Amino acid sequence: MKTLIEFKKVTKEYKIGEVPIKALNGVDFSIAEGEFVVILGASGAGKSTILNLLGGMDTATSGQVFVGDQEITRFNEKKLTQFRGEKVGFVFQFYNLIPNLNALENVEFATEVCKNHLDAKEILHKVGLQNRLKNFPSQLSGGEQQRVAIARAVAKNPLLLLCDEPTGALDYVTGKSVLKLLQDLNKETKKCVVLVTHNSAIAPMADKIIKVKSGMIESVTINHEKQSVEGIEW
Ligand SMILES: Nc1ncnc2c1ncn2[C@@H]1O[C@H](COP(=O)(O)OP(=O)(O)OP(=O)(O)O)[C@@H](O)[C@H]1O
Repeated sequence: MKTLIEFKKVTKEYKIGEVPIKALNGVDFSIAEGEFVVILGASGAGKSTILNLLGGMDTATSGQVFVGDQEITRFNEKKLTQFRGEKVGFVFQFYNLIPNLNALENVEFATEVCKNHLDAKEILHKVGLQNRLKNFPSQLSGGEQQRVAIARAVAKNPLLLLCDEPTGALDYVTGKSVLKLLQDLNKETKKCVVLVTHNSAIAPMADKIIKVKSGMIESVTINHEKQSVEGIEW
């Protein structure tokens, strides 16, 4: 399979006052097109930093990040903004929906800047919210809000879908159904999904598991016996 993402010797340093914090310390890995990847690690390991660099929300201190045929570490502000807007779909722990827009408007608002976006209503149908189009976030459960957030990310028709602890605020059953939705979308659309979590129990649902420890890659495992979320218990 063709490589979609490559990190080469990536470092990220944050400076708080005089003390530098090395959030990433020489990170190398690659991800192929269509892969479902789980990034695992303890709190503070550097998982979100990897996701933020990959999504163009932050910039590396050194090293190279390639997405598709482009080196995004060479992008200026303007190109990074364009990349974030068009190429990356984000799903966060706390949904981050716009409170005064209904479900349909939340999705449409995000797709406005995307040239090749998909139909907002169709995607909301796909995530099971066809009867909730006119509901505002406050009128939806956590699981439903996360489905809107996933629809919003997918409707952009991005190159990749980045999910940072997408089930962190959900109960077990709802979280599981959100993971199943992500797994189904990955299978159906062949879009690459990169999911950050501290929950190692969900690793069997991935094609590839990247373990991060103290800003470094501890291991990269190809999972030859990928499981459906329904078959995983934790
Ligand atoms: N903007 C920032 N400014 C300063 N330090 C930061 C910043 N973002 C992250 N860090 C530090 O970098 C390290 C890695 O953080 P990161 O958020 O990537 O970890 P994580 O594995 O995602 O953790 P968690 O699971 O708790 O979210 C931590 O020590 C963190 O405090």
